[in-house]
Amino acid sequence: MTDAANDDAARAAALLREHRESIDRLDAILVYTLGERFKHTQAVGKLKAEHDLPPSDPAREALQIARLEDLAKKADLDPEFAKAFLNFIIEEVIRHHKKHQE
Ligand SMILES: C=C(O[C@@H]1C=C(C(=O)O)C=C[C@H]1O)C(=O)O
Repeated sequence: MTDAANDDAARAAALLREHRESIDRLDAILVYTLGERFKHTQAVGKLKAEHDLPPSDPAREALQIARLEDLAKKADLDPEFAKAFLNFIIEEVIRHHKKHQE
């Protein structure tokens, strides 16, 4: 390899490492954020079970989806992806809420 090609490869490796450090940091934020979100939804599930409320609330979900789609557009994230991601989380929350009621 020439010196120029070596320099180029070293620059690419450094950039890759920097991006991966950012990705790891953001993944940790996502996991801690989700953990915190689930603490609140578990508390909501307990309240719903104690007060005989239904596990899911489609009206609230519709508002959340609309809000998230709007936020996603502003954040340069695919709104369809944001919607699918929130629906995936909500599905898991509702599964937990149903368990509270068993
Ligand atoms: C957490 C709740 O329960 C369910 C889960 C939701 C969520 O994860 O955001 C939203 C609405 C409900 O279907 C709630 O009613 O607020």
